[in-house]
Amino acid sequence: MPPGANVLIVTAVAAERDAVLLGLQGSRRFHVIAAGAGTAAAAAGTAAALAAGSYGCVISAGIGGGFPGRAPVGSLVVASEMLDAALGAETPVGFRSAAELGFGSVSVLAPGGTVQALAAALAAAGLTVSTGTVLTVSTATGTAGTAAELAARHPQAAAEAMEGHGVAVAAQALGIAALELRAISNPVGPRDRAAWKIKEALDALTAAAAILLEVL
Ligand SMILES: O=C(O)c1cccc(C(=O)CC[C@H]2O[C@@H](n3cnc4c(=O)[nH]cnc43)[C@H](O)[C@@H]2O)c1
Repeated sequence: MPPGANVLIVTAVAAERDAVLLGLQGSRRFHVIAAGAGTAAAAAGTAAALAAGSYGCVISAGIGGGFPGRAPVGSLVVASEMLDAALGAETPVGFRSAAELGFGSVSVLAPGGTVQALAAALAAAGLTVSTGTVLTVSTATGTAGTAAELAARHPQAAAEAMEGHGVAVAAQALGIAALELRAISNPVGPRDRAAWKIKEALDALTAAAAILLEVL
């Protein structure tokens, strides 16, 4: 990313946007939008914002589910890859991705150097952070069976959310680097919405946004 370039941050909901803005402390180089939940809203919102401004980097940011043993609740995940885990087809031998079936790409890689630099800076600030694939799903995982299936299909997966791949595809279309940053509010597994630690995750997102100012 060119030094001093503007950065677009795309969240799903207003609470995530406000948590990020709090950490950015009024920096004018970072623009934050809440584009809505899901890949379609994320991609459309990102494309519209990119068409209206000049940016060196786009970040999909928000809360997310963490795979047990990879990303605990309250920790942060910096995506090495934004992967649409839902795009494909059921076949007699199980799910096959659009890439495996030859009708599309399901993955966008994040720039490795920036991923490592951001993860190192977050860790240096005392935050718990991991890197790995962040899956983009259309249906939040709600059973142990689906969690196990996803983990087996994507051994590098650290987290899941609903927007990253859409944001990344919109950025990629314009040749702009994309990142995804998730603060973990819940484990990927049996649904227990009442147990989601949303405040802890939003606080972690605010702390991480302050570090973005140093790294990007
Ligand atoms: O209710 C609230 O106060 C509140 C505050 C901030 C965010 C929310 C959301 O519900 C955000 C929805 C957003 O979260 C992502 N997400 C979080 N956990 C998961 C998950 O386990 N699987 C998939 N997605 C998850 C997702 O990106 C949603 O768009 C509520």
